[in-house]
Amino acid sequence: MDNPLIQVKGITKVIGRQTLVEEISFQVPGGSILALCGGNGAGKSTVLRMVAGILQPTSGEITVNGLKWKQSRKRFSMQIGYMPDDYQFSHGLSAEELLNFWAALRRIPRRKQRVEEVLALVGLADKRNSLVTTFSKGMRQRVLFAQALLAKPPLLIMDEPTNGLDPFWMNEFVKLLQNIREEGHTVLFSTHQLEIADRVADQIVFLNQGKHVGSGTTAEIRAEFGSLYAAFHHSLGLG
Ligand SMILES: Nc1ncnc2c1ncn2[C@@H]1O[C@H](COP(=O)(O)OP(=O)(O)OP(=O)(O)O)[C@@H](O)[C@H]1O
Repeated sequence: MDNPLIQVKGITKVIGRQTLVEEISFQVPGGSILALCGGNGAGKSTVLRMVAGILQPTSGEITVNGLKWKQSRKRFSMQIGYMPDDYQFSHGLSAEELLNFWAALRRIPRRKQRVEEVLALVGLADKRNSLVTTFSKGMRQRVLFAQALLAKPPLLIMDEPTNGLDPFWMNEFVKLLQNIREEGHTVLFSTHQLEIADRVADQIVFLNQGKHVGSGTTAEIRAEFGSLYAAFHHSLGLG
């Protein structure tokens, strides 16, 4: 693959005596979507945090847009919009205030206008003045999605982005990702919902207990196994 936007080479994370993930490698071409799939505790969040530069690998190497975190932290971080799966909204702020706050921290140009745009993109324009602490899980996910989009980063990293979304918003999310890809952005996301990966990803990496247990393009996987479900079962040694 020529000049992939993300290059992950043999990353391992050890904390104490526990190996969280071991020797994970993959590449993501610019303008495409890769889904990390696996069950609870598979190591998805750990891999995403390492690619986002939040956590450093014990060994192995990560390059994003030709940059390594250690060599250029600021420029590396500017390549990435990160949507966490565990954000605690404790501020007494409205959706608009919170997004304005994040936009100010990141020195987003034409801040007010960009906040308007992302609120509309995630369907929260009419809830802009409501406190985020009163939002449902799915609405909170959409606020987090909006903040990841604020700076229009080349790379979006999203941890379980569809958790809590109802079928309508699941569908909207798929469309949003497709639009984002069309605009040339690259997306790396984790999910345990194979249906979402199947609908939107170009490439899949299956993780289980911290290990890479299978991967391919969605087309290759469908051709070989019939479905993502069959491939996932196969990767777990179940059939
Ligand atoms: N800071 C930490 N210290 C020790 N162990 C950790 C730490 N963070 C994660 N783990 C462990 O690493 C393993 C992988 O966790 P991770 O959160 O990456 O999995 P995941 O695939 O995202 O799971 P889920 O779908 O449940 O969110 C789990 O066994 C978890 O308990």
